[in-house]
Amino acid sequence: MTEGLFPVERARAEVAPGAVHVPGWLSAERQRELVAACREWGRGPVPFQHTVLPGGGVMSVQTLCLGWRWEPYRYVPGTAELPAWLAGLGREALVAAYGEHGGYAPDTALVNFYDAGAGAKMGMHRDREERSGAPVVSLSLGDTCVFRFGNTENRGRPYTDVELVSGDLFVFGGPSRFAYHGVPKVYGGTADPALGLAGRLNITLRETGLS
Ligand SMILES: O=C(O)CCC(=O)C(=O)O
Ligand SMILES: [Fe+2]
Repeated sequence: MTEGLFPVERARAEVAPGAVHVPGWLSAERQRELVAACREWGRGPVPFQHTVLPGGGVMSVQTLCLGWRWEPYRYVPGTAELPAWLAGLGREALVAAYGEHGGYAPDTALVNFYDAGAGAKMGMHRDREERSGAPVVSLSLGDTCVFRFGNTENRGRPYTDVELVSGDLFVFGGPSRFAYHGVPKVYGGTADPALGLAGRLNITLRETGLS
């Protein structure tokens, strides 16, 4: 977001070792294609759902999975396929972030929908149900959010708050692969109306290491 007199610089940044933010990575056309794909996936066989946590809490985010299906706190075989083109986009993302993809073969995609009006957010957590140390590729669409990227020890400081805007790529791998992260805030109404999306979509690609 632009605040006050000084536009905030949106340059590529290594937020922590192995954690790379590439602003504006997806073209407007690719963003529209991804939004359309998310809509299609939402029509079935698995709809977007609020995940219920073992303690009874309900996540404010709505999620669907392609490939392996994440449920707290494990992966189970899913019913929706992860398209080859999306895995290919994941490899392209790693080339953009690291200069090479290292044979990246994501076998699950978590698609999260944040309804900003309903206050959807995500608490600090680690993506740690995967048995592979391969990077997580994160693509953002729609409303701008604050993405909090922390450390591998605890949910608190040190952390860095990054604004993820529609089209941004964020990759975390290497020493940052199992770092805590979360989405404390989504700025409702910030999506480009031309995208035709009210709210925020985030797609993360991962290798589960399962077979
Ligand atoms: O929405 C985001 O940017 C992050 C999502 C996330 O951390 C997750 O799905 O595990
Ligand atoms: Fe996560």
